[in-house]
Amino acid sequence: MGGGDGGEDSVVHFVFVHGASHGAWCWYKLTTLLAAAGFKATSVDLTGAGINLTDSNTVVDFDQYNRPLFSLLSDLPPHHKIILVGHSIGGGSVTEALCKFTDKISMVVYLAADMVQPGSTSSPHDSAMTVGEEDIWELIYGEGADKPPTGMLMKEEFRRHYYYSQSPLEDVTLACKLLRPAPLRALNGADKLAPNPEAEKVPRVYIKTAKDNLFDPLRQDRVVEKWPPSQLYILEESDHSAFFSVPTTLFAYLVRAVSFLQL
Ligand SMILES: CC[C@H]1c2cc3[nH]c4c(c3C)C(=O)[C@H](C(=O)OC)c4c3nc(cc4[nH]c(cc(n2)[C@@H]1C)c(C(C)=O)c4C)[C@@H](C)[C@@H]3CCC(=O)O
Repeated sequence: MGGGDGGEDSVVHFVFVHGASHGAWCWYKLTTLLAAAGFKATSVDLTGAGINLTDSNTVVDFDQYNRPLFSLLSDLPPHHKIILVGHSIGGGSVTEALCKFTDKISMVVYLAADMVQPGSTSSPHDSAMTVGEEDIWELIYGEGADKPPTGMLMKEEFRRHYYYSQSPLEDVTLACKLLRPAPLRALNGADKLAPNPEAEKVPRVYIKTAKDNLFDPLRQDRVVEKWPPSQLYILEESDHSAFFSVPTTLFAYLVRAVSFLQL
């Protein structure tokens, strides 16, 4: 199913979108596994993330934040469709891309992610953050202390517990060097989409992370109940960052999910 012999267009192509503060880098295990199995796998840095050169404190709207993903999708050759995978708040970017580039996407996958139906609003009880009020976040005031905060970054001492409790220590060490502040103002624009019946026709997969200390599995259940996906998988041993904690199981689930597509 991976590497086709019918030319570039027949290859199953995964595109990965990171969550807050992360970058294309966090998908290194998955993109390696998929490429070795003959799939095409691309991961993108949203504006102000990873090695994107923009200062995240200057990113003010959600479209600006998502622009690198939109560019990638609009540059795809005609008839080339991708499987779009989003992690955590990156699910909001995936839904936005799904609505804008519906004909470029054959499946969307939400990994421990924000998955809100276009046209509905996320209630704080269902999918928005619960840990937001705790003192685990450092706020960044990029426009001065007298102005509203522009960025948000989890304090280093909480990262192992909330992001990476089941992940290898060397990945935690590397991630701590690479995380960047999340653009608060841009993320406020997530999930503000008009109803979109065409986008709803695209098969949707949810992958739940059962040992997640950040996005509580019960809250993930409510996200799934509110907008039921066509396939649901559960990563029993995963923390919030399945790409580090259970990459091979995640890889297997992705391959199984796409096997149901008529390509
Ligand atoms: C509270 C400010 C801003 C926001 C920031 C933010 N959201 C997440 C992080 C940060 C800094 C994370 O680190 C985490 C993540 O992406 O990990 C990789 C975040 C999540 N956000 C979720 C849902 C969610 N967040 C917001 C809004 C915001 N996030 C603020 C604007 C919404 C909306 C649209 O209101 C939603 C649906 C989860 C998927 C994860 C986990 C966080 C949690 O469960 O507490």
